[in-house]
Amino acid sequence: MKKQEKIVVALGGNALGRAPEEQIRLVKHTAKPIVDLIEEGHQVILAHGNGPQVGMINLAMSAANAAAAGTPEMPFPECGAMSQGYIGYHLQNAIREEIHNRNLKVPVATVITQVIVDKDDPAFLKPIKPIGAFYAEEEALALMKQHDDYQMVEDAGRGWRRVVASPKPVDVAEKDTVKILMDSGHMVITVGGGGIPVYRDGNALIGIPAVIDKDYSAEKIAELMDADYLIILTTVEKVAINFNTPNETWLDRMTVDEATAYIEDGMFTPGSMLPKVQAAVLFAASKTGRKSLITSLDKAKDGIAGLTGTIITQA
Ligand SMILES: Nc1ncnc2c1ncn2[C@@H]1O[C@H](COP(=O)(O)OP(=O)(O)O)[C@@H](O)[C@H]1O
Ligand SMILES: NC(=O)OP(=O)(O)O
Repeated sequence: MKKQEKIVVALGGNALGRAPEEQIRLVKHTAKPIVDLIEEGHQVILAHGNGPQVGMINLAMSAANAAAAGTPEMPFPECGAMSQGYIGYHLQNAIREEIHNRNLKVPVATVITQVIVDKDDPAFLKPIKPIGAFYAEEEALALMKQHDDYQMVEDAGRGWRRVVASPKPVDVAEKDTVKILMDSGHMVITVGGGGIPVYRDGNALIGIPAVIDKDYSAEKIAELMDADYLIILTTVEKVAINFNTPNETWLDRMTVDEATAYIEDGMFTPGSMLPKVQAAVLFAASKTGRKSLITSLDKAKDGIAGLTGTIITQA
């Protein structure tokens, strides 16, 4: 029998979609590789992104739109919490249904999760995390005029997007809850959208406007739960060096040292592949025996079986 492992899976945007009906349809597909792992007896923790969703929620409840609708403006931490509830609701339902379809008995729970950040993190001075929809340049310029607090940039040839601050996760406030649920046999959905960014003020946790990268928060919860395996599911089957150039080479594996050298050589795009490789390296380097895998949602089953994807190990 295969060794049963503690696995943290991080889901990218393609696992979720952009509108409620699309999300309900896509998460049915997303649930399958997750439940494959549960069926094999692994303990699974699920993290997910929220870039498009948190942007959508925040825009709908922005100062300008809220004033027109006569509703209150919604601060970013609250928008993050709403995105965790909205995405967790759909994921939890789809996974529950797939578990029932296979006659398994594993309860599923979504934990509204706060992630502690350093309020002096220099990331607050330089917004880099793309969120929300993609816009044409003229639309982006019009949005920046309408919303004083908007900064927008061109995102890797795909259109213009709003950028917000993205501090690094320091700790997970609900880690004990996640552990108790996991140890009692639950499949837990946590650190959704990287977690709601908060800082400590005495005994209080205070929300702070930002969006944490879910790849870093998935890595953080994986370390805190003493996981064996971090699996980052995205749109590409493998990681490439010299991506999108004539010398493009898709990698089956990287050691921590090799990946670190590629990072230093600027091989991975910030805001897309770079955080994934950095998270994968951090986890693989954190303890002997830990490994990370980056592959696509569609190839998840083969990747987990060791047939594809890019695996990152200590040596
Ligand atoms: N070196 C690279 N190797 C593979 N893909 C890369 C690389 N650099 C950038 N990418 C791009 O990164 C994308 C995945 O990042 P992103 O779309 O932000 O992921 P997700 O939303 O799944 O978290 C891929 O679809 C690919 O276009
Ligand atoms: N919070 C976050 O990392 O979201 P995306 O994965 O959608 O960018």
